[in-house]
Amino acid sequence: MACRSVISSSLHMTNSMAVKGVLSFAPNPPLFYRLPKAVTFVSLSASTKPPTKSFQVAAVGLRSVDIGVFGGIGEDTYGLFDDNFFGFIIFIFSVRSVAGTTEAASGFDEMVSGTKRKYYMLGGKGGVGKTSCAASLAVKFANNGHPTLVVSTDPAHSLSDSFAQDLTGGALVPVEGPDYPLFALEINPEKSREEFRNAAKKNGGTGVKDFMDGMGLGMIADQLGELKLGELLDSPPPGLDEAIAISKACILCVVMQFLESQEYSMFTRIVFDTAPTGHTLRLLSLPDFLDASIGKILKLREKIASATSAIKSVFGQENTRQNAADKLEKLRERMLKVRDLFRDTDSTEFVIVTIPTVMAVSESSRLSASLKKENVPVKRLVVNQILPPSPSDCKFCAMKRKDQMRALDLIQNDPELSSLLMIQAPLVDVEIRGVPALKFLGDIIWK
Ligand SMILES: Nc1ncnc2c1ncn2[C@@H]1O[C@H](COP(=O)(O)OP(=O)(O)OP(=O)(O)O)[C@@H](O)[C@H]1O
Repeated sequence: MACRSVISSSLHMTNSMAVKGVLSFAPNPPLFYRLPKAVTFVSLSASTKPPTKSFQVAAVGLRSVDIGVFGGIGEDTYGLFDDNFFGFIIFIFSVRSVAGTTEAASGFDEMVSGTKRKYYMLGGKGGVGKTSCAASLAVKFANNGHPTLVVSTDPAHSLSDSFAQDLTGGALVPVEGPDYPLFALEINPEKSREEFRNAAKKNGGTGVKDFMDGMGLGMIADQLGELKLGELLDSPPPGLDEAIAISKACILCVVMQFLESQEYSMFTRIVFDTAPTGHTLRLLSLPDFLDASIGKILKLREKIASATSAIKSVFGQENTRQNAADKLEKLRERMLKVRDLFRDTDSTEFVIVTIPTVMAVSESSRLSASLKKENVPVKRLVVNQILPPSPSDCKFCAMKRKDQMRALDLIQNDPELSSLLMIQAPLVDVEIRGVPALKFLGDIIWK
């Protein structure tokens, strides 16, 4: 059939296009067409003449398969042909979206190459498969010779469930199963906060409030009204936002340890299973926010210190204030290091995970825009849970597939997402739990 070669050569030429061709054949025997490896048809439509009939067939995530779209589907599914049919059929193939080969799409070779440490943060909307993708990537790195650490920064941790091992406790825990060392760490915000409090206690305080008190600022809120200090200041006193931010910084303090501590120096790949979008964005913007807040606190302290001696006496010892100021300065420096790490294209990448629904795609688009704004490098988009091809969809699956195609189409046309490498991951029919299942999923996704 002349059309076959037209389709075949065109499919290799571009990632998104429409192919039209004319086939003339009798439906018996049905025509089968072998698709090039890893070609993904998002939509394929055909019409017949005479009489003019049209139908749409779709197969998402096809890989090196024979598809009996013409004779088979026409006959069985759409009733276009019958035994007495003869004549010409004009097929118009409209290939709206064709993914490149999976190998090229995921670019795992690039992810795995080199022994310099790299950080991968996987994030997206709740429930799309962030943990499964992060854990499967970590297993894949470990099986490829990288001592790997997988870290959960999601307060609702599910790494333990995903690996089917107890990884709780907020410390490094070895994961059993992979060929090379794989460790997991579920950052426990409560425990981190406790450690932070203890650290503050050692220096004579009893928590974040005392940390602020140490700065001579803890009483400000209480005293402001009385002393009318507000009139002396052109910026508002540090309040709840800063206190909360500093306590949240505990998570960032753990990240800082990756940079500084010997305990973590062995790891050449660190994979983060992040919290759903909102949390993660706040976390990523925290270094800048803290930089500004700490700057504000220090500036404020200077102003207060040089106000009046009567006011100075309200705020206690100069030494304590200086100590706290030094600590804040140190914290600020470390935060800035973390910020630089988040933005370093050579060592860090944020992988967005989504599913093919309009809602998830819209959120991913916003996430991508926000990450861009924060200058966090993003290259890859995993579209998880795509229905695998099936020769005969039930009504529910057909509807679902149509929705998924619409969402995939949206990705192709989204200004924030279309430039990312799209990695399509099928919905698999086994529960992704435990190292063997994660290896199975990882071998499909990270090629
Ligand atoms: N490709 C897939 N095929 C089949 N099941 C999957 C796939 N990806 C994820 N799942 C399943 O979907 C569920 C949610 O996955 P997962 O916990 O990885 O999502 P999450 O985005 O990390 O969720 P949360 O936001 O709640 O942390 C799990 O039961 C997981 O096994």
